[in-house]
Amino acid sequence: MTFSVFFEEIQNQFAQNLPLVAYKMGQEAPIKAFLQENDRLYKTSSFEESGFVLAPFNLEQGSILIPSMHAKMLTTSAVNPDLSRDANIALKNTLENPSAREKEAHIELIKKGITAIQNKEFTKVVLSRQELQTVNKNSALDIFTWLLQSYPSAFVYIWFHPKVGLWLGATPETLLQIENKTFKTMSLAGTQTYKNTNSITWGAKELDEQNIVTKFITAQLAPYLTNLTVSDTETIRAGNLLHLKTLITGELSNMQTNLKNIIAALHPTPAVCGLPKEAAKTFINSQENYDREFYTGFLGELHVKKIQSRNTNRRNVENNAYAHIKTVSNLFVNLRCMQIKDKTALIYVGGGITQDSNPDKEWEETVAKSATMKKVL
Ligand SMILES: C=C(O[C@H]1C=CC=C(C(=O)O)[C@@H]1O)C(=O)O
Repeated sequence: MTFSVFFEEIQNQFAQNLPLVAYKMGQEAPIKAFLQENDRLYKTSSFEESGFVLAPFNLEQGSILIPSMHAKMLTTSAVNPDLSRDANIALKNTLENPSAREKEAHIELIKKGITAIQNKEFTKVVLSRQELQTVNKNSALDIFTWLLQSYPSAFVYIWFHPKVGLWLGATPETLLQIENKTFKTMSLAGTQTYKNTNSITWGAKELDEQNIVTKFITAQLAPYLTNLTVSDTETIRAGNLLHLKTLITGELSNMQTNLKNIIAALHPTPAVCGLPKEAAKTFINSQENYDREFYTGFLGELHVKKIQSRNTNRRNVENNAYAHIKTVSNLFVNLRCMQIKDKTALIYVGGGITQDSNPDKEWEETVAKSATMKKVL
């Protein structure tokens, strides 16, 4: 399907006020969509269905599903949408800065987090806030197009349900990818602003906050995986930010393992919550001054069918007859995201707090994170 037909279909779905999601899973991936045939709000708590799931930070609030059986699925090959017609609009966008009161409140929250760490309530907590920005783009699809252009290696999405709202994002973080027995995830934490090079030195605070995530993930997955492998840690770029990333892979020891159990073991990881998990979560839910909703939840394909040909070598055409269907799950942590309400974007940003955190620096980190998203509005 061509890019323009694909976009027309999505525009029609919006015009009919029906649920949809369009997304791209990183570099070279096609852009896909699920267009739901009705406006019912389907939920999942078992994570056994097939479809596209959007789960909140607090899973108790309920995860939303666009079921495969009630949706039309579309795919268009990877493209670089032409944004030149929109360039003037982007230049006119004036970034609205957070107020002195917002800054004071967030620094106060961070200080409370550091005190709780000193009092041994937990060793790490991820604290976040919401920032508002007027939207200058004509349509949400324009923002999606800009996200695609600006974050070629991220999981980029636009998600809409008339009974829930409109969310967009470009996240660098995978929660889990399962294909047959193969299981992949990552530990992502630590932030610096990108200054024309990936060759940078990381401080002890960042190395420590990311190591907490790696250790948590490997320990939580140990009961479910064999051949668990932890890669070297590398620096990766996400927009104008750099992070520390470690890949964690393995094989599911039991194919019958319930995905719900693995999700419960991982989510929310210390990259978005803290350690120990429950103590940090309680602190977040009682001390942050707003509801995270789907920010730091997860989203993506749940038990979706993928057609794979065994051999793409043209000389072995006959082997292609054995193309087979796999079931895959690809879930991503909902970071660098926003919710759009009328002409205002609610942007969600946070950062990991440890005993070595400096409140002013942590504030600046959230400002840098929101700036990367404001640019596309
Ligand atoms: C919680 C966020 O980022 C997480 C992922 C990467 C780096 C992070 C950090 O440096 O604190 C966070 O753990 C966010 O961007 O809102």
